[in-house]
Amino acid sequence: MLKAIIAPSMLSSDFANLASEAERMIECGADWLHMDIMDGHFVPNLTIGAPVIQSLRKHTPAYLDCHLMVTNPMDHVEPLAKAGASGFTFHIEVSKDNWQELVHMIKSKGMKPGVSLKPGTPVEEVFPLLESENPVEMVLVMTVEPGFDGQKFLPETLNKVCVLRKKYPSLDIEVDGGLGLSTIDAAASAGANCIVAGSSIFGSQNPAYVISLLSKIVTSYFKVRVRR
Ligand SMILES: O=C(CO)[C@H](O)[C@H](O)COP(=O)(O)O
Ligand SMILES: [Fe+2]
Repeated sequence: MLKAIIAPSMLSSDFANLASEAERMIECGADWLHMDIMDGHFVPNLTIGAPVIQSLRKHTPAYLDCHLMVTNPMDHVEPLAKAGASGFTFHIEVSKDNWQELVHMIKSKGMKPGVSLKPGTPVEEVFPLLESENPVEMVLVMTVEPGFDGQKFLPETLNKVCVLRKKYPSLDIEVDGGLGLSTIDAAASAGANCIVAGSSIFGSQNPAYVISLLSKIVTSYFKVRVRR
């Protein structure tokens, strides 16, 4: 059964008060906390890593949805598992040769494995990872170029969501970048059920309202698709 998941991106939070920001988001109804891990190499921005996840884990039992925008995801599996990460989503662009080993390691450490695609990466590149004997459990379709929050949503990326939803009706499909009340209909109707949103939630005077509306809209499209 598909579930609507709303995951505020903590990249848009006040990093100096990460624990209280995380608590605030959970109180506002967030399902997951999305943690953007950037190495300054795969993307031109540098954020956090396992030490910060470890510190945050001491303050919250929440699902920590880690999005690895790094050149060497393998190096982060063990440290992030020890730190208390819940989901580990790597990018296919840097994992073409070792995704099988990566997925195996991520699962063996008790994390949920996901694969992400940049806007220019064809969706077919993740089919083998979904059809393998040891498949990934989520696909994260980037709806902006990875690296920064607050960017403009790229609607053409939703073709990939449509293709994935048609082929894999019960797959967790996450979208990330430029999602908010003005773009959620497009993403949800294409078939996304996990919604990452940074600036639209943290920039709102009423984040609980935004989270609950995003969730309601995603759920409403589950019913539309069943009727089609
Ligand atoms: O992965 C990301 C950027 O690479 C972030 O998760 C994303 O940009 C969220 O921020 P916003 O909703 O403001 O676009
Ligand atoms: Fe992200």
